[in-house]
Amino acid sequence: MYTVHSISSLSGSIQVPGDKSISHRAVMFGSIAKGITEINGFLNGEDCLHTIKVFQQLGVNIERTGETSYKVNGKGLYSLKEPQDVLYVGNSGTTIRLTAGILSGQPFYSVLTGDSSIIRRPMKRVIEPLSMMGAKIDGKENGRFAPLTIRGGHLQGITYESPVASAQVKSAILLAGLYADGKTTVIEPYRSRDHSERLLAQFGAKLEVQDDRVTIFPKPDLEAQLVQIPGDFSSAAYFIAAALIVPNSRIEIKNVGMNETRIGFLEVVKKMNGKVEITDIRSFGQEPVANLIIETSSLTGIEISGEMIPRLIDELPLLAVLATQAEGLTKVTDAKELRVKETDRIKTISVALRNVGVEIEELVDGFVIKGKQKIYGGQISTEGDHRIGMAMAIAGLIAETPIIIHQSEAIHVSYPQFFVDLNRLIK
Ligand SMILES: O=C(O)C1=C[C@@H](OP(=O)(O)O)[C@@H](O)[C@H](O)C1
Ligand SMILES: C=C(OP(=O)(O)O)C(=O)O
Repeated sequence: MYTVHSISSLSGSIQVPGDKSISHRAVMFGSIAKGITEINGFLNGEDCLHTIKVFQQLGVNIERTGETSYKVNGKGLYSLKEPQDVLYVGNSGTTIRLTAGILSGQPFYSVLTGDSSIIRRPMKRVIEPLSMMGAKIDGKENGRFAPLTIRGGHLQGITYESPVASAQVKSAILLAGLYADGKTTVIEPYRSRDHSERLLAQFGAKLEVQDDRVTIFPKPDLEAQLVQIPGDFSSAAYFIAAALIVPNSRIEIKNVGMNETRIGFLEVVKKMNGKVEITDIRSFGQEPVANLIIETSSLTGIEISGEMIPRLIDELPLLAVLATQAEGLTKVTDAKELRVKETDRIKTISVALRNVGVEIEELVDGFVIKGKQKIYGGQISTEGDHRIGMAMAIAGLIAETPIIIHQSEAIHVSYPQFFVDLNRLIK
């Protein structure tokens, strides 16, 4: 449980921890590359620590060399060993789906499962294409859910038109494509985050990226790399929102990942009249980073849908909080993917906001909020969803009475130091 009180201003400078998506991928790609991959700026959140454990169980030597540094001793695409036990991914959708792609290319038997949230999230979206490639892969309820059983082996390249814009589906297929005969192409309705494409290219994979599709060609081996991970934009988003809505605030966030497939929230905030200055744009390997300066702003409502949704999918619960402080209507549609995340995020954020006195209309594929509204405060539960916990903590900073967050430990999944960093900005 954690109690958040309202505050009068935010100031100072912080750095958010490493990007979760890239941290997972650095460990996975390093594990199947040849040589020693050095990772700096790794996110020591529970999800990414599960990825490390899974690849250790698959026989990879992974060593912590500093606070956020690891060495992964990869021995090549075919060096993984049959695990002695079930592979447990905890709460991490990225771990289970991407690892399923890699395991589809391995000539052995493995079982992937996770916590009570993971075993309710849809897995057919990866089982279907990986089966088409030749993997023997199945799951509970006719392949709909984990636990997944995988007997991998020789794969054929496919061209797959994914019904959802999902980086996890795309990445699982591309990783299996490394083990396939011939090329593998994934076509998406909208472009999802492209960290896999960028990092695979850095590891020496042969890829072709077009507007709506990515093609990967099989390769004898990937080469180990030095991976410098930028700060996670999705984590930075909580402080961006906080500085916009808490009076008399001005903060700086350093080394934030600025990959355009990830920063839809920043574009939306700017359209809402949010004052955000982007400085010192540079690169960490294949990924752009920058520093951000954010000031208290008078926000206006916004309507978002379509191609924007995958670029801010994880920030939508936070956008709901922001919308309560924006003048006029905010409407989100085309976001039914929110219903199959750690929780049904349309429902969880609606329940949490109503508990603290906010009116929100739930849509099948989004929500509508009329601003500005007072946030009265009260008790909420994260329902085990880290993003709901952090979004509601930001609401607590401007609530009339404290917001008491139950199951706040869920936040450790992506940001164990969240409250430490937040408290640093409170003067
Ligand atoms: O590939 C990734 O690292 C992720 C992709 C997204 O999920 P989907 O692929 O299910 O959209 C996102 O919500 C998740 O937090 C991380
Ligand atoms: C959806 C998320 O992660 P995952 O799918 O990896 O569990 C998230 O971090 O918001």
